[in-house]
Amino acid sequence: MSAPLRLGTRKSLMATSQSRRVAERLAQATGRRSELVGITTFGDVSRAHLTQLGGTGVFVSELRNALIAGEVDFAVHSLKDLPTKGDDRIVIAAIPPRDDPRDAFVGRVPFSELPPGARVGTGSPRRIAQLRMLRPDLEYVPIRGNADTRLGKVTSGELDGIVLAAAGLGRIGREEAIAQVFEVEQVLPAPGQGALAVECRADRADLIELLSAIDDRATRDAVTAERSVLAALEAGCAAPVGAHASGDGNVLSLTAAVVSVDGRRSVRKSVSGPASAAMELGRDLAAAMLAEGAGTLMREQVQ
Ligand SMILES: NCc1[nH]cc(CCC(=O)O)c1CC(=O)O
Repeated sequence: MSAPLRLGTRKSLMATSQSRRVAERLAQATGRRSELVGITTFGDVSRAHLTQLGGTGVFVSELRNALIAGEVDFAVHSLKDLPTKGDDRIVIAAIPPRDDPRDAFVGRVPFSELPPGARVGTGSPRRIAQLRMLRPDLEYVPIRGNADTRLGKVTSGELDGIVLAAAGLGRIGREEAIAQVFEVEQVLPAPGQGALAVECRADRADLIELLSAIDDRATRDAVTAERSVLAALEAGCAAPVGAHASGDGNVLSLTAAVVSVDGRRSVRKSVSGPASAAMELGRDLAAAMLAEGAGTLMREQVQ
């Protein structure tokens, strides 16, 4: 029997539970076992507000360094945390089937029933902008920290609610805390939300072949289109950009939006096309959005 593969993961509960699930899926599909190797990333230790951390990929670079150094064989990331710019030495060898891509509200009452002035915590400009569009009468409070810390602010009464990814809540076993799930038409998720990326070194042909057993074509097409919008807008993970694609394997439907932080203006567009041209679909949609002023809206955000 061959030695277990070393799976690099962040150490949070969310990260280890999603990494464990990937390991199980891989074992089921190929018979190969993996052991988790916990790695601390800059995003986990920095006290700075996430949107102020320099650039994207704060959760990613240490895992990639461990891959390049040969300390781990493969790594699992939340796909939405991956910068759109890749690293030549690394490939996304698999994208497993996506979990729920939607955002969810945790509170004592549903988001739609909150009284005016209620305090809602989220650190994401994308969420704040879209939530303001739905409920301009609420107060949005920037927060960060892991999901447990955030959930604690609702339990303690410091906040009336918080907004998190439904997939993340599911992975930490806190799905029951959800008081309302936002349909993608209401709050467009972050590109890649709910999906995972399994990375390994580009020179490990053996592993690339093995990991392909847990790749899901439909998810890969959808997130390719979503991330292509983000790349073409030259936006990072902190930009108020939402994108969601879904399809039947042949035709892909993609919607993307850029929303001003005050929630008053947005550029939103949808398109359908062949799943085989996912990248071009996203790029062309972004070009159409830029032509309608999406760039100006994003720059206002940066200040
Ligand atoms: N930026 C942090 C992050 N990265 C991935 C998830 C959730 C799981 C996912 O979207 O796959 C979260 C937390 C959140 O947005 O609530």
